[in-house]
Amino acid sequence: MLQLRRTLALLKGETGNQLARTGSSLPFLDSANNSSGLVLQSQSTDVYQNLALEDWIDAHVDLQQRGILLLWRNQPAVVIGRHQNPWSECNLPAMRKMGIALARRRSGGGTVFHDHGNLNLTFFASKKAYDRKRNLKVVTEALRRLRPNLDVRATDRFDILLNGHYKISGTASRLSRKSSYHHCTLLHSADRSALSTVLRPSCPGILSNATPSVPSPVANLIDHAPSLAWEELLEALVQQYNTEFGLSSVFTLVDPSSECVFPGVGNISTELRSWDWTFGRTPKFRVETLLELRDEHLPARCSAQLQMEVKGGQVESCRLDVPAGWLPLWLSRQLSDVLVGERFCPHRAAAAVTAMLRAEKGQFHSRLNNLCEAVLAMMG
Ligand SMILES: Nc1ncnc2c1ncn2[C@@H]1O[C@H](COP(=O)(O)OC(=O)CCCC[C@@H]2CCSS2)[C@@H](O)[C@H]1O
Repeated sequence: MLQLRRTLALLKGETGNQLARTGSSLPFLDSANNSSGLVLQSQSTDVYQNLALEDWIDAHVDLQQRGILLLWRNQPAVVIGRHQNPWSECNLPAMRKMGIALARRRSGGGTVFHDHGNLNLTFFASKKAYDRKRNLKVVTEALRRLRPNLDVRATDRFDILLNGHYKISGTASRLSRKSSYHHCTLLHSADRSALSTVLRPSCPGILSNATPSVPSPVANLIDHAPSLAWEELLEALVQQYNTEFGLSSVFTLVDPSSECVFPGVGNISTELRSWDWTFGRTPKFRVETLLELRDEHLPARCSAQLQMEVKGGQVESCRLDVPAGWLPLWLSRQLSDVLVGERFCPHRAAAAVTAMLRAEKGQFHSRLNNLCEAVLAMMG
């Protein structure tokens, strides 16, 4: 209870005296005083809860006189930018198999992989005080102080590179009318093999105006500083944040699923978790690809041309050009018609074509089945 009251008070920026009146005594300063600061560490490793917490703070905390640094880690997840296409950015079948979550964040930019070996830092500030260079300086200076031999530098696109070549941190940000947040990753000991498995397209032939990611060779800090422990890293980052901004921040653990501290945060994470947000918000796209057709009785290879338009995650139009000798035109048209209006999602599309497949009992059943399988596999 005391912890709850303490967190609420910190977020509201109450003064030390006010806190004293509530029975708690904390070594923190008034929010009106420019030396007040707050460092929060999330107790959750759920990517949707943590992204929801970011949104909640951005929307509800007065950031005009204060900065907040939020530190968080996630269970394995792929996080795409607001204007990205998940089917072209990540390997959805592999992610399903590996139990890796997909999340769309509200900030722009490219796709990154998170796991327990990746730290996320969110710098909240007023729009006026928004300064990504300075925030990244906190990270590079902390690393230099910990390991003076590490060659870590921020680039013009706000990545942090190790030895001038390996990316250890990527940046994205969101500016609102009065507030801002800049968040970045920091690769300490992430699973690089999982990272490269999942950051590949699911679906060939996607054409769209969605933001493409900028792939780079990546490295983990522990590959170059094997003894660098988490606690040491976190402590150095907090210390450097205070030094850079002249603060003496209070450090507090927060639970982003707490409705008492963050009223309404559950609704935000429910929205972030939904299909409509993660997939449905994908900018309109086209798919133009060849589908290989199989028939065990026909040795010659054959292919169909697929053209599809997807808007809001739903198939808006579909055209399948299948050689007439392989499948009658009316059957491929029927398949296209069934897919229109469905989600661009193999499970939903599979359910939609089942009835049609059941009805087709004739000689073309097996070929229609193969065509359906090829279309579903293309959806990732
Ligand atoms: N965790 C992590 N850290 C650094 N670089 C990564 C990571 N995962 C993948 N990558 C590399 O970056 C590119 C994409 O680079 P690109 O520049 O396109 O995108 C980014 O960097 C976005 C960073 C978003 C940070 C947010 C902070 C909290 S929620 S997510 C990818 O193809 C990989 O090569």
